[in-house]
Amino acid sequence: MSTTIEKIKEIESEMARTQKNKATAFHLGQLKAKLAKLKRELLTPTGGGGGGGAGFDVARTGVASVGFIGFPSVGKSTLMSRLTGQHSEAAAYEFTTLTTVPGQVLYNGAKIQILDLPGIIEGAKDGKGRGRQVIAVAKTCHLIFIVLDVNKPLVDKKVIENELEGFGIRINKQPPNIIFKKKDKGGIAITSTVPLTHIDNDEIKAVMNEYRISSADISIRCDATVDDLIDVLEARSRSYIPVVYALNKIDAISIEELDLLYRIPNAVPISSEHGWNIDELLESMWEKLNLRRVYTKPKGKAPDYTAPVVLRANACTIEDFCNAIHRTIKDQFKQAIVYGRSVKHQPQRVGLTHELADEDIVTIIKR
Ligand SMILES: Nc1nc2c(ncn2[C@@H]2O[C@H](COP(=O)(O)OP(=O)(O)OP(=O)(O)O)[C@@H](O)[C@H]2O)c(=O)[nH]1
Ligand SMILES: [K+]
Ligand SMILES: [Mg+2]
Repeated sequence: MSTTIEKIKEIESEMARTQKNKATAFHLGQLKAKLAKLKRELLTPTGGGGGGGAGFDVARTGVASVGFIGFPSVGKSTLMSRLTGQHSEAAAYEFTTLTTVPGQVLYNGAKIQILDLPGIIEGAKDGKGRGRQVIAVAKTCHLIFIVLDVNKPLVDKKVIENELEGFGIRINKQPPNIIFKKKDKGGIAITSTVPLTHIDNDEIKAVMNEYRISSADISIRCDATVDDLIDVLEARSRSYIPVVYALNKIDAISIEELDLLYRIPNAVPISSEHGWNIDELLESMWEKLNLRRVYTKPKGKAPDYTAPVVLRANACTIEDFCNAIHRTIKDQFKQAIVYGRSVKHQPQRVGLTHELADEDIVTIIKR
């Protein structure tokens, strides 16, 4: 009986051998679905499997958390100390950091938790080193800094992305726009609102077959790939997380080399050791976290700009705002008066479900 990892390797090599064409589409679709199921098996902790963040997870504080992922000795801990003032041991030998080291940065009035993590190596997602525990922690963060050494950034970038991808993390990506509805009968009905250039009905049917789904409505609203379809079926084990590439150690390269680095999307060249360009890194962090600062205005008084209530974009209603201040406020809530970008009229009266924008000003009227 071969292990899950061996089965994965077998399927991967069969896929590599199989040319993609009309005749093999069904078979390839089936293989991809098989692969996704095996990978899920690998990631689901069974007993002492250690697939979760066991031993590596820490208490979460602040409104959002940022995890550091990178090869050993790229300068993650040096960056941690630089950003937060929280000392994390840094040294010239690999695997200096052995567990999660939490710290905090206050930015635009928001408390943001920073998690320095041990280095990972190629094969981490398959259980090499303690990579799986490390990536499991990153999977629960709101943002990942992929820290790269500028001396070999592109090769490392590919490897790290591959590790995260293999663990169900989708970076700088939205969930595929596919509406999937399982049904009791009626067969597989596929509709699409755009021309599909990467996938055909045979492949879709092969995937459904592999997942033993005989009836479903599948509405595809983007030029999806087989992998996108599988991501939708495996939605529970997928995390869509923004990434910033921190290209560290720019003090060790020339200006010409630095120019090239600026062409990498979502990348910020820095020197942790010298504190160079850390402001730009923090700005990128803020932008990617997509947080919303909401200022409270007591009735008849000026807004309090010193201490915003900071909300995440997926939980930014008036109700979330109330809950962030105190659990009982919602019970006495009558209405809210809002100034800012989330409303048409300045001010406007709104209810609990209204979604707030960054820098809105809110007065809560109680019953
Ligand atoms: N030249 C240069 N060296 C740096 C910079 N940042 C870190 N280093 C050096 O790189 C080495 C590794 O730094 P660490 O911060 O321990 O790296 P790490 O990624 O946390 O390493 P692990 O915890 O072992 O995975 C140390 O010798 C640092 O002094 C930088 O911006 N420039
Ligand atoms: K190190
Ligand atoms: Mg470290």
